[in-house]
Amino acid sequence: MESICPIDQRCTSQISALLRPTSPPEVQEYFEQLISKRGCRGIKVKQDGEFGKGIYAELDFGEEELILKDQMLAGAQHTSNKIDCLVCSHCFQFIGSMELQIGRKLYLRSLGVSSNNQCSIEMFSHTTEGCSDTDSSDEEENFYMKDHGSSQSGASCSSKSSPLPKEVLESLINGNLVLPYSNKFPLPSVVSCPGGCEEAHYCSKSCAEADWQLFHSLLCTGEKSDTLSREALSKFIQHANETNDIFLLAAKAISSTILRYRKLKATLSKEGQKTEPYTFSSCDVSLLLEAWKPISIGHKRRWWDCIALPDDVDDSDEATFRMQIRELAFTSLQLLKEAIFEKECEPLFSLEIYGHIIGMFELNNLDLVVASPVEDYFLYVDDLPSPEKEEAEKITQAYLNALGDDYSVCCQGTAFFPLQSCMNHSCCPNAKAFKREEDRDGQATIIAIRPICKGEEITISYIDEDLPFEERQALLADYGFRCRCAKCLEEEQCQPHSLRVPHRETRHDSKLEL
Ligand SMILES: C[S@@+](CC[C@H](N)C(=O)[O-])C[C@H]1O[C@@H](n2cnc3c(N)ncnc32)[C@H](O)[C@@H]1O
Repeated sequence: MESICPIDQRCTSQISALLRPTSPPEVQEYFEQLISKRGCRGIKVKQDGEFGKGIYAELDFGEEELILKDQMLAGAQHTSNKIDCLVCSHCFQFIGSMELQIGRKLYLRSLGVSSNNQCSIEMFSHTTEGCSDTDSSDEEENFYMKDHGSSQSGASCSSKSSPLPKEVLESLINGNLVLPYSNKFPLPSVVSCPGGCEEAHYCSKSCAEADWQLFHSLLCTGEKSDTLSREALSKFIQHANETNDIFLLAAKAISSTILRYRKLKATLSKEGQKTEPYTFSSCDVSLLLEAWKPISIGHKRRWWDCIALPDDVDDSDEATFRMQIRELAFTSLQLLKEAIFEKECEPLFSLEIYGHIIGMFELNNLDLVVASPVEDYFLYVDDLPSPEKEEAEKITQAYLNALGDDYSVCCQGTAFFPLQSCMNHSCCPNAKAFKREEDRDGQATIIAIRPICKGEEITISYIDEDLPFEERQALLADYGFRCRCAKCLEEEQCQPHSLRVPHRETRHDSKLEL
């Protein structure tokens, strides 16, 4: 395949340096630091397992014991889900108030706002003053499984719902109308984006600040943004919303690398280790490699090489399909480049690097799911004793009817977790990604589902492990591999000969050359 990106040709040596596998001691050091930063005890990343890296127990874990809480490197709420749930753009917990969550969703729906119409979605982003603390309910949430970054998942079209007058919805949004018992479900107040955009909202100043420092200062469409062109950035975001919101994550990965690079360079300049002034002209490859480290450890294959062939694409059209995916990525990259290009970090804007970043998300991401407090609220009302229940329902029933099937929609998105992404899959796992009562944000929580002994590998299932053998293999093909866990190896022997497949990575192994 001919290269369509001039930067790929201009920056060959820097690109090769960025894509060169990190040395095993460096990988080890990176994960040891991460494990200690996360405050985890009793786990270790090993690199020489049957399937490459894996996480192993260094202590015994009891059933139900917490093994790991991992923070995301980058995550995003699905575009379509933004109508349903107003969440912190950094930690993904619900914000505002019960009234705002319900009123906003019904109002946007009454306007016929589509999932791609972000301007309208954000009309109410700054209209609330809620209570101060998050709440937890006694519900446990099964957390996440595979995600493909689709912008279409979780659409919020309710099948049967009864609309409410606009004035009523406005009163809910403005806080003039208070629902019974909503004070039992306090949510953090909405904190506006420090850059003044209407797309990002936070649960606290610290989340707003952290997001600004990590990614958002370059990806903000507000007045105080550091982006080159807010107009170009809006076009990039619109393209991602209309095609695949995995591009929004890729933009975060690039933005965070640039911001880390700037920070490293500024620190070195301050310490006098670099005589050159802090200007952006030519690339300091060693600094760029350091800034790129979190991604260098996670990436493996280019997006257009590893994405699973959709069912409706014939095998004979595979090359064309992969070419189209690559062209789509190139279009997205050009829009992003217009918005945030930085000469000194030029290799990050090559198609080769963009493909590897998106491939990393495609192969490793988890669905990001945060349970809805709105669902908890309606369940709470339903569980009230008489006559309180009947009294409350005189008011709440109309909203429940208006919400219809959508009353319980949770926050849905996609995220990359650096430690969790080292966990291999097993169809007979010993751990599970599992939200507990207190886990009300977008972190990954891994719990033992049976006792795990010191030395054992910790595995999770990426899919529903109770499905039949061939269905499991078909689902795992989306992750780019055929399962070789003990259960699959055993079951494969019982398959009719025609269904056995030689052990190879999958049919997506065939690399298409640039
Ligand atoms: C999320 S990563 C897990 C970490 C990975 N082993 C590494 O070295 O980075 C998933 C990849 O690990 C390998 N893998 C995980 N579980 C496997 C299994 N049960 N059978 C075969 N390969 C597996 C596959 O290559 C898969 O694409």
